[in-house]
Amino acid sequence: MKIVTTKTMKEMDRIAMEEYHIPGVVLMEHAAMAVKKHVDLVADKNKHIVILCGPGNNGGDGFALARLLKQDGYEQVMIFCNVPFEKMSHDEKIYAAIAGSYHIPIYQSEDLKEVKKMFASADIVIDALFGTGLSRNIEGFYDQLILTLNTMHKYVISIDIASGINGDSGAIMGCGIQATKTVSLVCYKPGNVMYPGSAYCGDVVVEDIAMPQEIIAKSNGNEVMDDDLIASFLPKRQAHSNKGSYGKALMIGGSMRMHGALAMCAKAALSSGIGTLTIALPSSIHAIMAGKMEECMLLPLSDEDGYFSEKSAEELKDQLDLFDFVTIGNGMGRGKGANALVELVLKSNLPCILDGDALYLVGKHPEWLKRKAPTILTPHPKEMSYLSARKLDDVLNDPMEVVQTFLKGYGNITLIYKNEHTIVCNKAFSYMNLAGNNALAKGGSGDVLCGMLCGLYGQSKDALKSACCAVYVHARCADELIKAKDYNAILAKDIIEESSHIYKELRNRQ
Ligand SMILES: NC(=O)C1=CN([C@@H]2O[C@H](COP(=O)(O)OP(=O)(O)OC[C@H]3O[C@@H](n4cnc5c(N)ncnc54)[C@H](O)[C@@H]3O)[C@@H](O)[C@H]2O)[C@@H](O)CC1
Ligand SMILES: Nc1ncnc2c1ncn2[C@@H]1O[C@H](COP(=O)(O)OP(=O)(O)O)[C@@H](O)[C@H]1O
Ligand SMILES: [K+]
Repeated sequence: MKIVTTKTMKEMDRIAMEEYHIPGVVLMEHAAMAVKKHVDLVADKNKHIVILCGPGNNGGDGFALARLLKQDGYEQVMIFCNVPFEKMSHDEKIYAAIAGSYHIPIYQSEDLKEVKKMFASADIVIDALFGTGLSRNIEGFYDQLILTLNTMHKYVISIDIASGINGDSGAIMGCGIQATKTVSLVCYKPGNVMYPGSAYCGDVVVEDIAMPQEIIAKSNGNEVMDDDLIASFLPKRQAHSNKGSYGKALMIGGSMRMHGALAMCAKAALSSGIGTLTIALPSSIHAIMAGKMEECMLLPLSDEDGYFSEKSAEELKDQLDLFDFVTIGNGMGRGKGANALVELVLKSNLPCILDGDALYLVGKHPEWLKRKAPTILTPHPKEMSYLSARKLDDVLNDPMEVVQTFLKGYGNITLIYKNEHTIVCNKAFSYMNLAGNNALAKGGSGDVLCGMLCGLYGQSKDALKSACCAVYVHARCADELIKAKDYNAILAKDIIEESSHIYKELRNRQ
């Protein structure tokens, strides 16, 4: 399953119509059939269904749905449409004419009291006002209509995307319909899975509209992570192997204030299959970590006030060659010592995973990222803002644009943009994770993710696949944990424990 931008979706529609000679009304008919399935799930034939139709093909889907419902014996179907016939899209006109022939009532009004009455009588409201063609903020009567509907807490099914939501960014364009469910056509659109749009779209289901599979396969878009995809990415463990087969990792991080971040990262790496793990840490936390960690080696470096001192990079320099790759950043702080270590690591030829404070530090020296070795960055929105030197609002409003523009400037970078729906991408491929929940919105869960990534990268040495596996398994753990525990009570360490079950489940699919 893919997530495609509205531009790509329009291009797919064009190819279907012009190159595959599928008339637009055929696609529209299938769109209506797909939505009807979801009406059938919740409505009896005597329920009162109000379909709001706008000026474009989204409205056309609404008119087509009205015919199908009527045809199937739904007794109380009505359309609300304030668009004059001559201003409708070409295919919408066809279905509007058909709806007229079926004597489906088409109601038109700009009187809010009347509209409120109409909504009050509805059991289900279908939102076919705007789809991927929304091009400007919603104002005037549509704004009033939407706000009125939202106050009435009706069961609302949006077609393609909740009207008012920007299909590409999820931003609210003036106002947005609060849908119970959204039937997204052919693919997900970024706007129906990304906040705040996701909160308006309700439960999102993707339905086929007889779009040729070839067109979908060739389209540009984020692949959505699922069990089968991630099982195929999960590194295999061979009978004839030894610890050297699964990666020699150097993990650099920690400070007197934040040794927990490092410990969780290390534990997650160990539980995610790393061959050997050596932790470079400020000497002041050596004893603490030695008490916590048994399966890894410790490499204390010189310390100043509980943080790495500037000398620590010099001490580590000659030892870097002993390792296959480095993970750096967790709990290390942003001082001069940490800065020197990030510089040392990025100027080496080793593959490198950067997390936490290392992302902040490299944001001040983006030239360090111009390197050939694989580099995996794991920013949350604020860290993405440091890295890209863009405003936090820009990142939040259109992360895909910010991330892709950022990647263009560098070579071998894989980026994990962490958020409610995390994106994993490099210049050529892009994946989105829709699993997970707000139990992960707690200090420490990012450290666990970084550790999982370390363990998986060590095994496969494939940046993109290991990043996808780490993100997905991490999120699936949270989804599994909330079945038995409350969101409040799930701790980062629980994710590490749960990961064993999720790895096993995915491995059984291999
Ligand atoms: N052949 C196709 O292109 C298909 C399209 N489909 C449906 O068509 C939708 C896309 O259709 P369209 O491209 O016609 O776009 P929309 O139906 O989303 O609306 C476009 C129309 O809305 C107007 N508009 C945009 N923003 C507005 C605003 N803020 N206030 C008032 N008017 C505004 C535009 O001027 C244009 O007339 C999809 O979301 C999907 O539901 C499906 O029927 C499948 C096939
Ligand atoms: N509301 C949420 N829903 C799903 N996942 C979330 C949510 N909030 C945070 N996460 C996930 O939790 C992790 C938090 O990482 P980060 O912010 O780096 O935490 P930390 O500072 O503890 O390391 C990321 O993987 C992120 O995708
Ligand atoms: K809609």
